[in-house]
Amino acid sequence: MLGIFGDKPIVSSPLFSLFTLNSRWVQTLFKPKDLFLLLLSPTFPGNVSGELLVDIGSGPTLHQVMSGCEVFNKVLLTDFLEVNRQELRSWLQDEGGCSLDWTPFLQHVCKLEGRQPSAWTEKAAKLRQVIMDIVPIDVNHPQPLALDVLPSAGADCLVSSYCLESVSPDLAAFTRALGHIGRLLWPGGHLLLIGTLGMSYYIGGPGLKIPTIPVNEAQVCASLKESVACCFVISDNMNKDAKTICISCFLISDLYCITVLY
Ligand SMILES: C[S@@+](CC[C@H](N)C(=O)[O-])C[C@H]1O[C@@H](n2cnc3c(N)ncnc32)[C@H](O)[C@@H]1O
Repeated sequence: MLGIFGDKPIVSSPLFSLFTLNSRWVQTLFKPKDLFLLLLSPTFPGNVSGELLVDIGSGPTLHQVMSGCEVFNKVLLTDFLEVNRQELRSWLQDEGGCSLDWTPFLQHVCKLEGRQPSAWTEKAAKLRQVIMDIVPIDVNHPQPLALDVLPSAGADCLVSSYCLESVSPDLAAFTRALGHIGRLLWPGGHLLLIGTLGMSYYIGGPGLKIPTIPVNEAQVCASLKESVACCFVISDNMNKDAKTICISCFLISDLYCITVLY
């Protein structure tokens, strides 16, 4: 049916149907970041969509919102470091001051969405159109964003990519950070997390070791349960009960990709 799945007519029902698929099959088809992008892609049946998407700990990077920009009216980018926010502003202003070339990434995401790679210019324009702001954040603070940044109802969806493990000194801080960012969502909103499992550092560039806390699957699930203080199920089914967090979790090699319905 959709270009993103090649000619395999596999997914015809809601978002979480994909989670019933054998993880080895998923592993062979998708790299973790592709999977993460797919969940927000406009061509994904039952995808997550809405008014406001907030990216937690954007860094200087944009890949994590390249599919979400098609299905959310507004995208808010956030980072702790001004140098990263400045890099994002440079891309947004499109005046040649950006040090990273996002063209291959935009082309790749177009292909994932079943579009021609040449559609990347439209995607870049769309992304520039929907990014509403680039603001400071501190997930270690109980109120991670300045008070007036979000509408009072909160965000429809948060994405966070490789952030929480690398900014939390220990598991307790990781759990607290999850609680802090969870409060930015309205009840029923979605949290899409991708991160590393069992790793104490990764290489962020030549000679750059980024330390991370080596969480495992059970710890991530326990932290989610504790941080939002209500029951949760690991489930293949979309559960719309606001008191139940529905977690679907892919473990792909040493990475996890989790969606949580608050
Ligand atoms: C490993 S990078 C991930 C960047 C990007 N999300 C990605 O997927 O490539 C982690 C980011 O978290 C940011 N960060 C550091 N301390 C933070 C904090 N207390 N709150 C939020 N973000 C923080 C860093 O500046 C960095 O950009």
